Amino acid sequence: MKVYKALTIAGSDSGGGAGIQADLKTFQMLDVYGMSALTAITVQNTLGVHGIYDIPLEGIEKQIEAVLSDLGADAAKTGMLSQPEVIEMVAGCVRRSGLSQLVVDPVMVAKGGASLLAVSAQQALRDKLLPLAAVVTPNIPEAEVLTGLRIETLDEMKKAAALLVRELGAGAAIVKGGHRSGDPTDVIFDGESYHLMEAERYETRHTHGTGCTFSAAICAELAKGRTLLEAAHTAKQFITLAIREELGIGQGHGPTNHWAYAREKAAGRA
Ligand SMILES: Nc1ncnc2c1ncn2[C@@H]1O[C@H](COP(=O)(O)OP(=O)(O)O)[C@@H](O)[C@H]1O
Ligand SMILES: Cc1ncc(COP(=O)(O)O)c(N)n1
Repeated sequence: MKVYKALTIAGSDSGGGAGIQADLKTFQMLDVYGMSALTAITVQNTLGVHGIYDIPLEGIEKQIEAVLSDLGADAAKTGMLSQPEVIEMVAGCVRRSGLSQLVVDPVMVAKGGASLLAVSAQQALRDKLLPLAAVVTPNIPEAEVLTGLRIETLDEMKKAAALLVRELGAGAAIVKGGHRSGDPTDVIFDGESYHLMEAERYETRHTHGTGCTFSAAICAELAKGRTLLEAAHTAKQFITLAIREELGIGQGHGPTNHWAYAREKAAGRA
């Protein structure tokens, strides 16, 4: 049996709903072997981020090199990168390793409002990492920062997705609609055409880690050799079920249910 491998370069969420923990759970549930390079330790639970401890740059780089030089990765994703020098170093590692299946989730702010990326790092993200991305997956506020556009309508989401590809150099872009009112439709631009991914909106406060989980699912599917559109559609199903089957734990914004997709699939419903 071939073992597919995915690497996440992201921050730790002690609460287990977002960051590295969400990524590894998602990889596992999609039958992909998960590996991680930790960029920062957040002191976090469903009530918010209570502290951030950045990992020294050298320590992050050594984790990436240790994983890639021995195990190798079929795909990788980035999440919380925290500082501009981390972005530059990660871009260098990706270029040197020739890794082509890179999912960039441009994490900037946690749902509770804590900043997970220095403002001084936004430029590095745009200039250094986006051109290396097979796909970038911003939510609407992140897409606004990266493109400088104001985004409210589906048409504006399409414009932003096209700009991320045509002007900023990403291979493809998925602008996520979770932050709009109404149905959480996501817009994909793959360099040639637009695709809409529609789903029902569930009224719940348990959406902690939705972006991390969604991008990790794309990464896992790309690692298995799926096309971008196939990977995106599986990821959309994965996150929609994870939100629908909420666990209801924690006093604040709780995690999603990383088991839901596999259970529905085993029952022949996904
Ligand atoms: N309440 C919800 N019901 C159903 N899908 C949602 C809901 N909120 C977000 N999503 C979906 O979850 C995924 C992550 O989106 P979003 O929450 O916008 O990302 P982020 O966590 O980066 O802010 C997207 O596919 C989005 O459409
Ligand atoms: C370590 C870490 N990374 C990322 C997020 C963003 O979470 P979300 O997916 O809800 O935007 C987070 N809260 N913590």
